[in-house]
Amino acid sequence: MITARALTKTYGETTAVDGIDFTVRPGLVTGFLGPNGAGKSTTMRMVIGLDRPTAGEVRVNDHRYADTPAPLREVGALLEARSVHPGRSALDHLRWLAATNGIPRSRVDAVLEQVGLGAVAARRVGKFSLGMGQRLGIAAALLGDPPVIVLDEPVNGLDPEGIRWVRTLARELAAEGRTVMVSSHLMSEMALTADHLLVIGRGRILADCSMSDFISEHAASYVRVRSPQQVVLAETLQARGLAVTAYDGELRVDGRDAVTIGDTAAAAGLTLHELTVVSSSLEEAFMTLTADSVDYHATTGAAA
Ligand SMILES: Nc1ncnc2c1ncn2[C@@H]1O[C@H](COP(=O)(O)OP(=O)(O)OP(=O)(O)O)[C@@H](O)[C@H]1O
Repeated sequence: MITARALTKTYGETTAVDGIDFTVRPGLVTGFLGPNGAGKSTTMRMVIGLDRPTAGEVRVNDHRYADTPAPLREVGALLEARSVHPGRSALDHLRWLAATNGIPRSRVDAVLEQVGLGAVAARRVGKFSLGMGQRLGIAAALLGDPPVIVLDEPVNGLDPEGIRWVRTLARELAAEGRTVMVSSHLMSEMALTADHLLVIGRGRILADCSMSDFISEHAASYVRVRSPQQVVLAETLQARGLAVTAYDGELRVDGRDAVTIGDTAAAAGLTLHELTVVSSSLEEAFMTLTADSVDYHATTGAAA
């Protein structure tokens, strides 16, 4: 389990992480979601001891990373997949990591196969594509068979097959009882991968809840109804106990019960021109939640 208490990191005037508390539990994939510059990488770097907190602390399985004798066996991490010497082969890179952490060499072959790099193990890493580099980074994270795994934007640069592979891998690792923390700036990706959600914006936690709670709270649905007898229809639906709001030329009825609406209109002899269930997207909910914490907004010509 990963626990952060009042975790803070400042760089000069910039507060990258602003006194956050969270717990990442075993057996689940926890999605760490936030727009660019929100503080995801900084937080993850502190989890694995690459950055020291300015205040507060973060512990992995109740100890600080710096106090761990064989860290790769404790927590595996993918951060900056490109931080590998380009002249080294994938095999040599992993062998060197294994040797310095007391990990048997047999694990090197096992993880190369697991990430699908077995056939290119002897090739220089400098020749790797972005996706192959990501796979090598994930292999390094898995090398020590750690109970805790931290992956920073693991699907960056991967093709659709690779994205699906990472998603499945994260879920399998969690199903084995491991603690899995995965960052992303894409809500749609998290919705498919994560059981639990931590949303961060400008260094602060904006949401800490199960994925299903986030979906039921934010992915609101309504039924759009158009009728030439809009006023009468609204009164008839309200009389049935439905929550109805009139918008420009249409009615919006809370929920997704198009059947009741259609039947009610038919029973009252009212004509419908449209009856559509509309679900707002999770991406929209995420953007609304983090709207105030986005550093860089693009402006369209019209907006400018
Ligand atoms: N080494 C550093 N020196 C100065 N400022 C930094 C440093 N690292 C991060 N920051 C700043 O801290 C803030 C958080 O950055 P961080 O990289 O943690 O965000 P992120 O959520 O990972 O973003 P992205 O999705 O763009 O990677 C940003 O404002 C960033 O400019």
